[in-house]
Amino acid sequence: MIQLTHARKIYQTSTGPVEALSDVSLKVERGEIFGVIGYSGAGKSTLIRLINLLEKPTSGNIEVDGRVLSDLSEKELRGARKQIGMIFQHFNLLWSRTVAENIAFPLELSGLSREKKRQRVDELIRMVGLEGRASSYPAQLSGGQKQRVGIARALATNPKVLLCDEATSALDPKTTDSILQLLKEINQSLGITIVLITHEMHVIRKICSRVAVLDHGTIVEEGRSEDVFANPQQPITREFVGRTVASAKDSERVQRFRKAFPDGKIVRIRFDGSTSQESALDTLFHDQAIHASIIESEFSPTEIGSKGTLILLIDGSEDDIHAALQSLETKKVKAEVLPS
Ligand SMILES: Nc1ncnc2c1ncn2[C@@H]1O[C@H](COP(=O)(O)OP(=O)(O)OP(=O)(O)O)[C@@H](O)[C@H]1O
Repeated sequence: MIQLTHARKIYQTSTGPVEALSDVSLKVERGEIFGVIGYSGAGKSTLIRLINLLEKPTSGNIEVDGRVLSDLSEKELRGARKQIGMIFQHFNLLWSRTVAENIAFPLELSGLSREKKRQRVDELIRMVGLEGRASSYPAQLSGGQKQRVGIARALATNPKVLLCDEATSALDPKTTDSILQLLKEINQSLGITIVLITHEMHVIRKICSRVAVLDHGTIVEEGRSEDVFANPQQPITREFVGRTVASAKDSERVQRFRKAFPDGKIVRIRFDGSTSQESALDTLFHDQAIHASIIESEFSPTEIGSKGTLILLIDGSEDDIHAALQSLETKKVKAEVLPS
């Protein structure tokens, strides 16, 4: 469905050439969900811009749905782009338009009758689970609902490919899962090919059948997601996999705490060795408006002081807890409320 052959992209800038992609060859099969993972600056957005035909490679070939990009005229390119839908990290919705108007936007030049457009929008609203929200404005929606509008809009013209550019990076873990689930359902029901770029391995693991790891403009590892996850070959891939395992363990722990302490906020405080624990904890434990107790602590000595984490259960009103955590910040102590 999508094939890149020795694709290279060099941007000319005032400070000299920047090689965003060095030599990328990759093949995405029709109907699969393919993930590209990489750190910021690895070249992910450039890769996406080559696939959606917004950018031409400096050398090499891009083929989408049997058409070689360099063979197409400008007019043919515009037509080919319609076969590709795209969703973004920050949704890119029109804020002054309703949900239905946002979804109808790509249909404006389609030549469909008003009635046919309305039917199509209704169908898309049902498909993404936004029944009853057609007249809402984006500002009235949660992040997950905004991304659902983005997905419906991207699918409006029946594209063959859906490109997802860090589509869940602005969402909390629960909402991320529900959006990934929706993408999976859409992939299965419509047979649409999905290419997803992300810096989060759990996103890949959740829905991608295959993954490519991009580093400094080169694909350093590629394979079935489960194989790459189970047996990462490159140090950078191990880093991505390691972070996922750590965060899964983290969330299991939080769930355990939550079960044992259903009331109050669970707060993690990190000490980097350079700040005084006594002074920070004094602030919390002598704050009359809240009640703090220690659930777990883990410290190790360093050259400059003791470094580690403290998990606390804090009872009190939302405002009082917020004020207490703010006063910690003035002491340069990092505190975060763990998700419930
Ligand atoms: N239009 C441009 N002009 C000049 N340099 C660019 C341009 N777009 C990207 N680059 C450079 O190319 C390299 C790859 O950037 P790209 O945005 O593709 O990476 P990325 O993996 O998507 O990172 P991020 O997630 O931060 O956007 C970076 O060094 C970037 O500064």
